[in-house]
Amino acid sequence: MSLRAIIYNQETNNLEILDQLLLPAATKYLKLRGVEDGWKAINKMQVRGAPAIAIVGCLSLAVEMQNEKFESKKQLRQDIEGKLNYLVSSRPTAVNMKTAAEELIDLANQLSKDENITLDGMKSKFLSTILQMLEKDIADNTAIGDNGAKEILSRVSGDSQVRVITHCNTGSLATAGYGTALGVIRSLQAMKRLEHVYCTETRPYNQGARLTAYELVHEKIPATLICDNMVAALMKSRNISAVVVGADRVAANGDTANKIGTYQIAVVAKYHGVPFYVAAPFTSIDSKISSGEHIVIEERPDREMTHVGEHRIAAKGIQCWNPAFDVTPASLIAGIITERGVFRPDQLKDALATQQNI
Ligand SMILES: CSC[C@H]1O[C@H](OP(=O)(O)O)[C@H](O)[C@@H]1O
Repeated sequence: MSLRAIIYNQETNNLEILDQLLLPAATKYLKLRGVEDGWKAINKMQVRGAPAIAIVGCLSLAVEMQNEKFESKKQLRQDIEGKLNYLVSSRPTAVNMKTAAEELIDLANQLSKDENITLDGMKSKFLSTILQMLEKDIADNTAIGDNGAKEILSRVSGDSQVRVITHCNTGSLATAGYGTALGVIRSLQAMKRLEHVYCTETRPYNQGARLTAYELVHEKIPATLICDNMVAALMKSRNISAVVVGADRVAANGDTANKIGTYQIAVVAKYHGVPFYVAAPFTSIDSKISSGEHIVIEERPDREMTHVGEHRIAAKGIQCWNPAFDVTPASLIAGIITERGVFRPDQLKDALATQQNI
């Protein structure tokens, strides 16, 4: 059973998240009472990961909405729109919260205009749609996992096992469960075709050392932790089958924003002839932007670089540059692994067009 980053009880209308800032030293769940708690938990990165951000944001709205009385469908629609736009402002790079907000605002507009729908009916339909998002994320991730595992195995001969590098955390702590890139690793393990995983520390928040290593050890998946600056030496000295990472926002041409350090891993992978994959649900693809140059890159506080917890590791007074993400160009990406299959970057536009016509 993989770890649960998010616990929501519909009967009691209770939402809790695992405070990821305390992992792996402490396992502590934090109750979220509404959108303000949700915004703060996302902005502080107590919960993080593009899909998890969207799910927690929307569930925090669901919790608040259940406790409120509304005079009309119009008032409910206005409340929904304002609070979803507020939640989108919690972190700028991952697209999933923005995508979910747009879909839910469209739904609220439709329900508000539908004269056959009562105020209670609108509230109930809206809440059930949010719960469906949670279930869909888990289903999408198992599909991503299996699609990615088959793709990576298609590149090796016979029934040989594979060695994979991954960056940051893309597992159950970044999604509603199973994970995206880590879902591919879970599927390879389930297929008994995974020889070893190498996970990077992922400075400065250390998602790899603190979260991915935690998930891999928890599930007894054979893995080795490496520093971010060891990837090139590892590829030179080991036969790495593939790199698989997550995504915060994929542009329509396949350029991908992901955790800082991803771009340099992709460059090194190209040099060593190692296929580099991005694993992400379609909700992480932003069809509205043509290329990665339009993706806003979040910059985080200097303290996340100069301290580990309360311990200062950098000279006081040094200037810092702390972008939380970088953009990997589509030319370095062998494939984008989604719940609907694996797409080469130049196939993405057609895939998006097909999805929009569904
Ligand atoms: C499936 S998680 C996607 C993505 O989110 C992480 O960023 P953060 O920890 O700052 O929220 C990382 O970039 C993962 O690859």
